[in-house]
Amino acid sequence: MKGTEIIGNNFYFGGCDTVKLAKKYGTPLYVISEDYICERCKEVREDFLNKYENTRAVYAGKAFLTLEMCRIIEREGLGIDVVSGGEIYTVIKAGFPMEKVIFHGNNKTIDEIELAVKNNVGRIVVDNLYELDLLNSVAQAHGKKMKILFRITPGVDSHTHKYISTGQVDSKFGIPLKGNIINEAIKRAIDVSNVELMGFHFHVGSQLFDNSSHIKAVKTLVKLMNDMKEEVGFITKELNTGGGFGIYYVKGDTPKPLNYFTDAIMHTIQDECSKYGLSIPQVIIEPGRWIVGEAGITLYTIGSIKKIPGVRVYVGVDGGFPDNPRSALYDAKYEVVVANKMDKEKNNLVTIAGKCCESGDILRYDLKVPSLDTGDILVFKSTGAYHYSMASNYNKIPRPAVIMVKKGTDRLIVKRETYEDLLRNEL
Ligand SMILES: Cc1ncc(COP(=O)(O)O)c(C=O)c1O
Ligand SMILES: N[C@@H](CCCC[NH3+])C(=O)O
Repeated sequence: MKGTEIIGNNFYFGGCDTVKLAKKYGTPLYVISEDYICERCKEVREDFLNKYENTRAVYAGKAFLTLEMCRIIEREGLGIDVVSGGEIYTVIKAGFPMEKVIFHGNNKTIDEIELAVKNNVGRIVVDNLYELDLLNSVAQAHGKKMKILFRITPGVDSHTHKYISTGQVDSKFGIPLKGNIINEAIKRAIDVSNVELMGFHFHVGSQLFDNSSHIKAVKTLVKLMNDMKEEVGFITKELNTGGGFGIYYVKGDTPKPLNYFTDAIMHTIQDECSKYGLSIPQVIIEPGRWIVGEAGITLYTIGSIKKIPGVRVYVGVDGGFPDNPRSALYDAKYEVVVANKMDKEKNNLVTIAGKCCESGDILRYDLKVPSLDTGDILVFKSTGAYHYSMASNYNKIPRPAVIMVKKGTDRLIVKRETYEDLLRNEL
């Protein structure tokens, strides 16, 4: 993993000794490397934005969104995609340029739409006809004309976990291609006065190592662009191809450089557009996990060590399901090391248990480790995406702090929740 080293017995991340970080900030602790995020953004600029004309990249905020993350993404020159009123509020509070914000969601509420309209969100990705009417009336009430894309369900199965596959025919996301729904939607968008249809969006799924789903979806979408030009006279100006680029979690994962996906997307768009005689639209990508996933680790302290003779050794840590629901939800796997025993041989087999009152709260089965002691610090790698953002207060457990490391320096970006925080809305 990039940005990691071993000095003495200890595991370093982003130039910082993780054992010292655990002592300074307490555990569980989310540690995010700014250097790593910036490197990824640079790759986006060099291998996509600067390589191809008329392109845009937006970071999918659902992966990890804090005020500081918004500020970093702004400095790096990317936009942000948001999926809720809370995410819109976060980008507003961070002072993020709203024209670079894209708003998604399969059931946006009227309040969320109002927030987006009032704050001039750059693009709204309209998921269905109900939303089109709602948005148009809200925009009308505020005297605005909102730029929109239609989210299309491309009918493509992606090779990933069922819960994070989104582009298949049977999906809650987007407008299906079956029937004439999209023709109707386009006609209606052209007819009404307070939206301006710019083009289409699709997202096939997440944590993908193979570009074939993107290629298939692009072919489907360019055909749609051609059909809609012929059938309703609509010229597509923008095509948003979503995110989904996979990262490394454990052995066997085969992540690809960004351009494995983006070159394939761009070449397919160029070829298909020239086949139909269409001009090439602006192309947008929305990577989330790929930007921040490997930029993060989580630190835990070991408490109880329970040996069930002939069965298993359970090692209890001070976090679990509330800070990492992915293990239970998707059976997600992680590489784990003992931060203060990097030099020791791994001769023991243990299972890492979270502290929730839930048998399924197991963070890692059958991990090879050195001999463990209470107080040892465990490092779970690749936890930058969909950990802090999916964290909960189950069992009234406060959410961990988040710190940012950069070239050997560390700073707090989200305070650890307190017990008082847990009760702040209770009457
Ligand atoms: C519309 C949309 N864009 C972007 C993403 C980001 O996905 P990922 O984090 O896999 O890049 C998602 C999530 O799957 C999404 O639904
Ligand atoms: N939460 C999922 C990713 C969802 C992607 C958003 N559509 C995960 O942790 O893998």
